[in-house]
Amino acid sequence: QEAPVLYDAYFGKPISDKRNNYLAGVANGTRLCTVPVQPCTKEEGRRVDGTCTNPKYPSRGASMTPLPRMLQPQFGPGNTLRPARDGSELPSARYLRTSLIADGTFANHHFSTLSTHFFVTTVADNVDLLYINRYARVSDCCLGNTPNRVNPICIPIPVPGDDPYLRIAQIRCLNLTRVITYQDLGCLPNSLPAERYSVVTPLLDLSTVYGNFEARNRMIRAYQGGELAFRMEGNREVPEGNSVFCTNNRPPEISCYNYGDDFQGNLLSGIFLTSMWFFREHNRLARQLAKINPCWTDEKLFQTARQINIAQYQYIFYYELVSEFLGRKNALSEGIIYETDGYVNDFDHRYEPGVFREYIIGIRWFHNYQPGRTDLYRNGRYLGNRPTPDDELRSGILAINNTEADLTEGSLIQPADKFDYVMAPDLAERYFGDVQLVNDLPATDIMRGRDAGLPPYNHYRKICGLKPAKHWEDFYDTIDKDKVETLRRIYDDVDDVDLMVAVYIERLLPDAYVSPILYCIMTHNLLLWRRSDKFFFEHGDFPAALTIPQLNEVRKTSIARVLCDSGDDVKHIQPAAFFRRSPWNYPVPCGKIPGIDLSKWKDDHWCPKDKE
Ligand code: HEM
Repeated sequence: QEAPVLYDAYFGKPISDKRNNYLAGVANGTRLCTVPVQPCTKEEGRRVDGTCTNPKYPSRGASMTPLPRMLQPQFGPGNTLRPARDGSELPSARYLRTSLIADGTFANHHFSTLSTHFFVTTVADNVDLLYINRYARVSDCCLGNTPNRVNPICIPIPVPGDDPYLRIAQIRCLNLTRVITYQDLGCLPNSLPAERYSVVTPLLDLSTVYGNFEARNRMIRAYQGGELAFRMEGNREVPEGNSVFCTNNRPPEISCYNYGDDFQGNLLSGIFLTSMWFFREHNRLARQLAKINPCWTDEKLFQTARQINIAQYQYIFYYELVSEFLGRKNALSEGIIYETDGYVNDFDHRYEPGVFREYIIGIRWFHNYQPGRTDLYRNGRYLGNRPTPDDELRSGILAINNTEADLTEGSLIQPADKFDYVMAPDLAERYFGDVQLVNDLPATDIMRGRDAGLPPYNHYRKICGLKPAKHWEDFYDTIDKDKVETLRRIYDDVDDVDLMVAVYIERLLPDAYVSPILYCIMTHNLLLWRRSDKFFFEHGDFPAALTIPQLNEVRKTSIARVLCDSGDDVKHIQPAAFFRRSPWNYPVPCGKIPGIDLSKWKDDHWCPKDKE
């Protein structure tokens, strides 16, 4: 193997002598601030570490890639939070939240909870949430019930004295710390804008299952039959179970699964369920391929099973989920999805792989449709529910009392929460469960926009084809009058309004399930992913691409098929499983759900064992 070239993690260029000298003065500077890239080759497929996703920018797409931005950041002096136009502090995010978004639960008429499980798994696949460890258990940001203004990593949320819930407990401060930046690790000086550091590949590449680094990937492979290492837990095929991250497991829960990314993979029940399904899918695909191609090596089986698995995951995300959120017709006209039985060669080497900072903040809006309780069902009978935040970092529950199967059936029957201005109380008041007395997820979402230095809503209106507002009434085109009145009372200036506040309160588009500003942000990001990723499943212009017959097999599958094949004890399912059961979407036996015919991968030529 050729020696890797060291790229600067932040700047994305081969490291210069000057920069090398700078990093020599930083503790672990080379390890933390550079990305080693093996030279890209024409023949290869997608790498686990995300390098060469776009050979023009070989380090982009790797772990530690900075998140691109739709607009330049705006911070206060020294990368502090953006002040209001008059220089004062922006209004309390808790006050904004309780004034604009209520606590409660209404059922979504369309989507099932399965859709929330899948969606949140794509988040864990794209960015790390390691920064929550800065405040989830211990922090000094609210010592003495008072916001700490001295510690620069603290961004506590002040709670007004007349808060509708917290006045009774007299809580005046919500814990929160800033995300981890290149500056924190010493990779960048504070004179440059604070940029977030994430160790997860910012791609749709199932990194929760396969990992973000080759070394980690090697640890979780079986090196036999192309499989990922597995064991049987009762009759369930699962990864090894000795990861250390399940700090919320309670006896007798002992398993904590060795997913490729075992922090992200064990984070929430939606994530550890979905990761489990795609983990099993990998091994099922590898076994089927081995039957069809008995002479294939472990490596060939592994890489092909992984390629098919990621292809079906991307297909399901684009064609079954986000195109429904954006409206199918819209998604088609934007070039997010296509009606074709050919390739869609929209790879464009000018786009750098990554995930927009605005996307990863903006889609926090979907917290709104996340139920705060997760239902368990067995054979159509409701068994009860589990508070969703209590299952964070707690995948040990899956092995106990048939819980994986019961949660899986529950996800098909339970409605997601309605898209509205009402937030499930478990997320609105206690998102770390019993680990902290109180937290407010939409308030945190608003603060994360400020933490990221996102410019105000008005600036995004401009790039998203809406007129920037000069007067409060100018917001009426996207926000109801009563909510604009509330904004007017809380903010001093139309240019102070936070993007994330607008994402939460804009009206939904008539032909989509998202608001205009979120539609614009999601569209930008979904196009970026397609165009910057040479290996996107619909691309045909590289040697390792799927063939046209193979691609059209991938287009036959669905989340329903994945659950039938790799869910725990799924025998009947509604064909559009991200949607609730209904007369048009009635459960059918799994045998009736179409899937991928792997015979299209039969290979009469490639047989190295024969050659040996
Ligand atoms: C539809 C399902 C969900 C979606 C789309 C979603 C989306 C997101 C996104 C995009 C982030 C930001 C990630 C980052 O910047 O690193 C985030 C953070 C977070 N989410 Fe969710 N989420 C979902 C479900 C949940 C659930 C069930 C919980 C459980 C309480 C939860 C709790 C959190 C927490 C605690 C954070 C970090 C808060 C912080 O910034 O400090 N999310 N979520």
